[in-house]
Order: sequence, then structure tokens, then C-alpha cells
Amino acid sequence: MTQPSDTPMVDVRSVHKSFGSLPVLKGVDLHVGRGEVTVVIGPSGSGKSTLLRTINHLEKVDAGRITVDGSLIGYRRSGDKLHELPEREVLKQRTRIGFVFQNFNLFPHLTVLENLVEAPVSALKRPRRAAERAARELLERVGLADKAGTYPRQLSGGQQQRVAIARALALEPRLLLFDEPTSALDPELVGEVLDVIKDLARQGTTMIVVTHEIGFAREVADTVVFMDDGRVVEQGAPADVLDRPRHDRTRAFLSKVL
Ligand SMILES: Nc1ncnc2c1ncn2[C@@H]1O[C@H](COP(=O)(O)OP(=O)(O)OP(=O)(O)O)[C@@H](O)[C@H]1O
Repeated sequence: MTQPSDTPMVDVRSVHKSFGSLPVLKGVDLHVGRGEVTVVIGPSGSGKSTLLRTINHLEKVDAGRITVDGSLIGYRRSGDKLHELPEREVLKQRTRIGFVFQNFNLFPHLTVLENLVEAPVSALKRPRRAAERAARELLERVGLADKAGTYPRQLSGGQQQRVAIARALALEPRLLLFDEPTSALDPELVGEVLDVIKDLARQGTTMIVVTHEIGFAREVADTVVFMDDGRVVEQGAPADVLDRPRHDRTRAFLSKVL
């Protein structure tokens, strides 16, 4: 069901998460509007990846709640109580939230085309012919139309990541999550992946991008979120957070990465 346009695409409220005795998210709030790009920056270990992973329930929260497009992620409400959804329902929710990993995570034994076709056929029950047609269009969009029959190992890292983005798009997600999509790439390959993400931003794709690419954040983000030690320290327009940070911790971080 399509939600009214004033429902945020992502609404994270007071999320807490620990791994054993290590608190990693200490009450995180995040709101992402439809068609907006949010870039999350922050030092190593500040909880950025964990936050992304809670949004599609790859990690369960200890407290707080997350809705995507109006649906509670991982749980169903019954009266005052939350009940965890069965795995099948979680997988269904996940198909609508694309996730692009640092290390591409392509299926090595499948061709590029098969990588894009597998999930729409198995999870969305699309007819194979239609899924292949859509996959070829997506490969065209990421500039890899001529690579349909090749295997991931035959591609550069940048090309593999573009395939991974096309694969995420093949499920027609309402939201795309990127976890440091360029940090495993040789420097000369970073630009081609960022260009694909910039293109998606221009087309109004709702995205949360965890990255250390501050130039990209400045150019593309509607909102920049600075996380430190499991908390959102500061968030706002790129010009405010990156050029006029209000917090010492943001300033200290930026002075190291800029
Ligand atoms: N599955 C896990 N089990 C135990 N500890 C974990 C797990 N996942 C993450 N952590 C710990 O949680 C903390 C936050 O990790 P997270 O990956 O979310 O940070 P990050 O800000 O994304 O860092 P980076 O920029 O280095 O990727 C780290 O101390 C990490 O070691």
C-alpha cells in the first residue's frame, strides 16, 4: 500500500542496540523524507553500519522502533505489545529495501544478468523473461549493458559495485541503503560508482549513504548526519554540518577527513 506523501520514508525512533555488553546505538533518531538523500558520516566504530543494518532488520534493535514507508520493520504491533515478525515476513520487507554492501556481495557463480534476475524471479515471482528485460535495462542504466554474460570475477571492483547497485534496483526498492559503497575500491574507481549514485539522487531515489566521501556528501546530500559514539551528534544541510559545524566533535572529525 502506498503511504501518504507526508509519511517519512524512514522514521527511526530512540533506537538502542548493544553487542553483548558494548552499547553501539544509544538512542538514535533519524527521519528521511521521500526522495531525499541522507549521508551518514562519523568515525570508525561510531555505529553507522549498525544503524543501517537495523533499518532492514539485519540487526534487531534492543529498544526503540523503525518504520519504513509506514511499516514497522521486523515487528507487528498488537495492542501495546510488539511481536517479532516471522522470517518470511521480514524477508518480504527486506525485498523493498535495497542494500549495497562495501564488498559488493555478488553471487560469484552467477553471471551479471543472473545476479540481477535471481531475486525478482524467486522473491517477487516475476516471469523470467520480464525480469531479464528489466535487468538489461538496469545494466544499461549503470553503463554495463555489454557485461550481461560475464562473471563477477571478470569485472573491476567499480564495475562489480555498479552491478550490485543494479541488482538492488531490480527489486524496485522504495529505499536504498549504501554501506561505504566505495571504500573497498581503488581510488580511480570511486568516481564511477559515485556517479551512479548521483544519477539515482537526481531521479528522486530515497537513499541513506554511509560514506567517508565528504565531497559527495556536500554535492548530493539533502541531509548530513554526523554520528559519534552511538549517537547522532549533529544533522542538517551539508553547508551547515560540513562548513559551520556547531559541535566540537563534528569539527574534530572533519578536521581529520577534510
Ligand atoms: N556483530 C557484531 N558483534 C559484535 N560487535 C559488533 C558487531 N557489529 C559491530 N560491532 C561493534 O560495534 C561497534 C560499531 O560498529 P559499526 O560497524 O556500526 O561502526 P561504523 O561506524 O560503521 O564503523 P566503520 O566506519 O569502521 O565501518 C564497533 O565497536 C564494532 O566492533
